[in-house]
Amino acid sequence: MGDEDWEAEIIKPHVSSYVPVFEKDRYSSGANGDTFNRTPSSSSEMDDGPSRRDHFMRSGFGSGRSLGNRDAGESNKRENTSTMGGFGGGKGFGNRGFSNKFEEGDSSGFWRESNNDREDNQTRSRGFSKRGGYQAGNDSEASGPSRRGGRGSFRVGRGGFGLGSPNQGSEFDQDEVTQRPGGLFSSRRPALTGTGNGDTSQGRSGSGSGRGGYKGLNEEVITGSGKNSWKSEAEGGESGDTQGPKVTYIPPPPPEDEDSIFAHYQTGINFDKYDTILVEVSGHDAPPAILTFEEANLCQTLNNNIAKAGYTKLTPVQKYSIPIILAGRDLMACAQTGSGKTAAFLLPILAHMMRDGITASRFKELQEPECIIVAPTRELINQIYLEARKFSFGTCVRAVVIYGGTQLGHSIRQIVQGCNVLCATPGRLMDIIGKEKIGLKQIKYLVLDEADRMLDMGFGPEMKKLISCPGMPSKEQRQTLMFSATFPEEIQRLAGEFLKTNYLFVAVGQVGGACRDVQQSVLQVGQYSKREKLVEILRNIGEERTMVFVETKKKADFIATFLCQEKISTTSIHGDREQREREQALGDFRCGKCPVLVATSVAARGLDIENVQHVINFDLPSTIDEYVHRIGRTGRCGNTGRAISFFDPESDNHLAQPLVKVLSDAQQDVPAWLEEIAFSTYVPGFTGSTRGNVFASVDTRKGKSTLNTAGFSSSQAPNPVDDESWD
Ligand SMILES: Nc1ncnc2c1ncn2[C@@H]1O[C@H](COP(=O)(O)OP(=O)(O)OP(=O)(O)O)[C@@H](O)[C@H]1O
Repeated sequence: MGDEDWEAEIIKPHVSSYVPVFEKDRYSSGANGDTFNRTPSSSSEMDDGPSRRDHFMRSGFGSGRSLGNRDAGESNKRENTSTMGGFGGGKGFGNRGFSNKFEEGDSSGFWRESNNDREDNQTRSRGFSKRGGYQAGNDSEASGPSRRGGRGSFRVGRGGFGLGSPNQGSEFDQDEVTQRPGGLFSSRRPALTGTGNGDTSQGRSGSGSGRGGYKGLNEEVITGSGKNSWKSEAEGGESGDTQGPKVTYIPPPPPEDEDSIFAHYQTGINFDKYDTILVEVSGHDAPPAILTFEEANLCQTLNNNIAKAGYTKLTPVQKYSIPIILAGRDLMACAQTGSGKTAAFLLPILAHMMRDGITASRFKELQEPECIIVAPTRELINQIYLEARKFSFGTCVRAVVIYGGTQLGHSIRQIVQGCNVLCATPGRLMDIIGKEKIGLKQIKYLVLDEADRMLDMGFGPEMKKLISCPGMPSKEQRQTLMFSATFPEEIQRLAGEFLKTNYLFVAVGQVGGACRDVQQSVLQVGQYSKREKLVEILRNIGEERTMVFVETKKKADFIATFLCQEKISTTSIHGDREQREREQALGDFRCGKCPVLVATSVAARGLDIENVQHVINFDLPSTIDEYVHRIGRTGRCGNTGRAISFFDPESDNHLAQPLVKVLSDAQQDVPAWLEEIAFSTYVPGFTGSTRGNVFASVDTRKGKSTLNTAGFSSSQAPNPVDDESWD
């Protein structure tokens, strides 16, 4: 990376991917070797000395108190300049005047950077409520969570935040796309080169939305040719021969020791209650469900792995799906979040592979996997890969994961070593296919996890490309499996293109229904009171792991920064963060180093993190399906969890009706005010019943075309593209 690029980076400050830190001496030694500016502080403007100062600077987080004032920004620049050619820490300095904002000495300064300026003024004038519990000052609340006083107060110095280079945002996407050169993103920025483990930080490509990514509200989305346009790496992306920085991040290899491979968390007290959930199977000649793992008649190695994984009992989706897949049938399965869908498809696929004597062919330039699994986010596909690796442990079946935001060469190296089960995000998959590293002729299993997302307007086109790629066996020749907790009926119809006509449909509980192990509360909180309320809740929560969902990437940074300033150890994950940062953030959250994770919808689906006790919807998502996925990050596998959602009548009324439905179907208290709003915003098609079956909880082939969640499924959302979408 030449000096010119550094210069450009410094001269053109951009919104930081945030991240202050409060832990002393904790920097830049992340798993991958961080690459930030470690210039020692000669003067201690900050009480905590250089390390803390460094963190603040790295994040472009110029606290008025700490860095003082406008000069802080200036000094950042100076210091940054002086370190040019060294580590890449300077990149975040002077982020769009954060320091200037903070010079005003209140936490709200940065907030004015957002599009919600007004909120700040009101929040400040009110100050924090000192009351315990969650109830808002003048906010009405029907079913607030129980109050747990006494555990509040500050949580100082718990090493917050998710590390990484806070300043470099990756191209936003959940899937692919970072740093796609070529004409796609007009505001590409140069990459920061670090040392560390030889990793090179990715440059920031403006805030451009690449293909397959989420795009948040109010975000500077720059696309080359319209919303749905994207260009794959194969078409001149990171690995192509067009200009632009390459993505060089190589994720650290997962631990190889058996204990780590089989590490798992305990099923919860409600695991046995899964047995009472109604299951509906539709389609012809469905094989009977099995009741035990033994009945599945899997090979000994698989059984050993299942035991080592701590699985003793099948979940309902596994009871029904495993025999269906073993029988070679196509399947669309819909089951509540956290109920074991991953194993439901992995185990029978691996069983077949074992039966067929599949062994990984090593070191072939063109690998021909038997199975491809696609999922919409990098973190999720990585998680699925780890599950595949776990269950195939000790077998000759080799699973490989490839996803965007990482070095393409690394993906290729993983593949050429042998690949039977390829776990991939769609963009990277298409690139690798384009590079002829993967042949599709041997594909016997195609799995779409979070299938409704994989088929909606974001990824649908790529999935269609995938199934029409040269060599891809026709749907008659392969087995196609789709899993999700939500399945809007239009998406079900689209899915028909991928599935054999005689596919089976398994619905565990209500399609699109929330997990009953999550205690849901909805609080009426106006946008100006949200931060205050959030802090109040988090102080009451104490150390318990909490995911806070917001609607935009910028807001994720703002809120995370704000919480850190409030001495609540927080990290963030969203698509403007580099992949390395995303993984580090998730790691810090998983291990409890940062018990609060502020996230956009990039983290809404599939992530299985132990001990997430709370989900807070700081902003409600635009669709009820997304709500169901988000709150499903807690209350998993029979464990209980709590979800608190801030409902702003100014912006969330369209969700009132489906929310009432979801709450009542999960046997949660429905606030009277919410019912009133739902009633007053009645949309035709809603049954009016709060306990009846409004979901299209059926196989659409049955013709029962009832509304899905009162007409607000993901693809029917009032404004789906405003959501963090997938284009
Ligand atoms: N039969 C089982 N016994 C014990 N634990 C299980 C069993 N099946 C799955 N699990 C564990 O339950 C957790 C949730 O499983 P998984 O992530 O597959 O859920 P999911 O249904 O895919 O959720 P989501 O809809 O959020 O993607 C995982 O930690 C998994 O290892």
